[in-house]
Amino acid sequence: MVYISNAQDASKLVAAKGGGEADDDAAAVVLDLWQQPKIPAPFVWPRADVALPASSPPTGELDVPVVDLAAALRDAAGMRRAVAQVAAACTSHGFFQVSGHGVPPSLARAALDGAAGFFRLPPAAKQRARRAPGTVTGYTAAHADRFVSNLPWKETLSFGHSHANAASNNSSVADYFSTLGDDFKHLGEVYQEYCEAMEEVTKAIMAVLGESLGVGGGYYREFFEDSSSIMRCNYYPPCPEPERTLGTGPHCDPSALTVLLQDGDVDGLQVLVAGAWRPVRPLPGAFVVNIGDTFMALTNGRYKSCLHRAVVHQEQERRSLAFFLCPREDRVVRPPAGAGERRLYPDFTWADFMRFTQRQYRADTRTLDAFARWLRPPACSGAAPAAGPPTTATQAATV
Ligand SMILES: C=C1C[C@]23C[C@H]1CC[C@H]2[C@]1(C)CCC[C@@](C)(C(=O)O)[C@H]1[C@@H]3C(=O)O
Ligand SMILES: O=C(O)CCC(=O)C(=O)O
Ligand SMILES: [Fe+2]
Repeated sequence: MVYISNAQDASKLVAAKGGGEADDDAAAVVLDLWQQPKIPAPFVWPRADVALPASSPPTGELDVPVVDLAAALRDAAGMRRAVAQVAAACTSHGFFQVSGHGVPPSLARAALDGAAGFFRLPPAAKQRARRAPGTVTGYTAAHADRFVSNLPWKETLSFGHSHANAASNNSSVADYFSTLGDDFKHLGEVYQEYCEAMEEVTKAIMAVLGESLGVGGGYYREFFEDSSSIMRCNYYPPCPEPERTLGTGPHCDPSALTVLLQDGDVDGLQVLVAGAWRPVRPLPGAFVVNIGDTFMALTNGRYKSCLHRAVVHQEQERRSLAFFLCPREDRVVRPPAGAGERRLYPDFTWADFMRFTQRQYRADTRTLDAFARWLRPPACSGAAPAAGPPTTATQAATV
């Protein structure tokens, strides 16, 4: 997979549209391509990614446990039940749902409506938030500013939320939206409040995870106390040929923990379990939570960062809000002593891992292993040391 490092490569998308003037705005090209009755070649994914594995029996929705966070923090019995639920989930498919999270339904609704309003804006307005190359921040349509094939059928808006200690008057999200102009000010207020609520939810989840791993409720809460998280709004438009493309391709989240809010009852999230893609039905009022690569490394592989994807629909649009909890950028990701003699992953910082996914490697089903090889190239038997970071056969470094 070759990254396209600037809009000039959007001309490859124009080729898919059948010629015409190269447009230096990949997003505008994508939004135009999406009006066609058949999906253009760059959006067609390999059958292996899209089709249900033929061998998998029809297994239906994944039954993920619903963890009551309020009960877990209220009494020992509630914590015991939560610990048992997350331990079972995180040592298998890595997914569970949380209730008793304390997020007002009105705030969740406002955040979803805010995303709906943003993605309905005219292309020129959305382009004011265009993603800065090499970063995760900003608006993209199908990541057409980065990739030229296996394009996801989605638009995204991503921004950071640095959770300095509680004493500081953190306004990182509101500040970001204020740079986009006065008409985005309200969005900034909604997402500043939403991200702060997400931080509180992740603190409660980290307390349960710490207890379940035997390091105590405070261990991970302290580790993530000054987190540098990412908020991502996903918009999946209706698609004329949903069976040939994907909204988000098969991947594990490189971050530590994901708290996902699905909009209404439009399903889309699927988790790979025992060779079958299992839908996770949106539970009204609950958030879907999954372990990411960074937390899997923190537990030396004991808790699993699992493969998941998002499918799209012919008639229905879908939105989801993903809050990716990430450690402070310079904090070293290393499992606690006693987490297993043989280390599965080298020490790393989130800053390095994040840069790897934004500049070197498209996050997919093997990101953490590719990153570990990039950090520690396998010793070559007498061959000259590899010049620069190795890349996988299917990916080339950013040009
Ligand atoms: C660190 C990150 C990179 C991605 C956003 C966060 C966590 C999830 C990653 C992603 C969604 C995994 C699938 C591929 C990806 C390119 C996407 O479809 O958006 C990934 C995100 C990204 O690199 O922007
Ligand atoms: O939209 C979804 O349901 C999943 C999105 C996702 O996995 C992601 O953005 O990392
Ligand atoms: Fe994900």
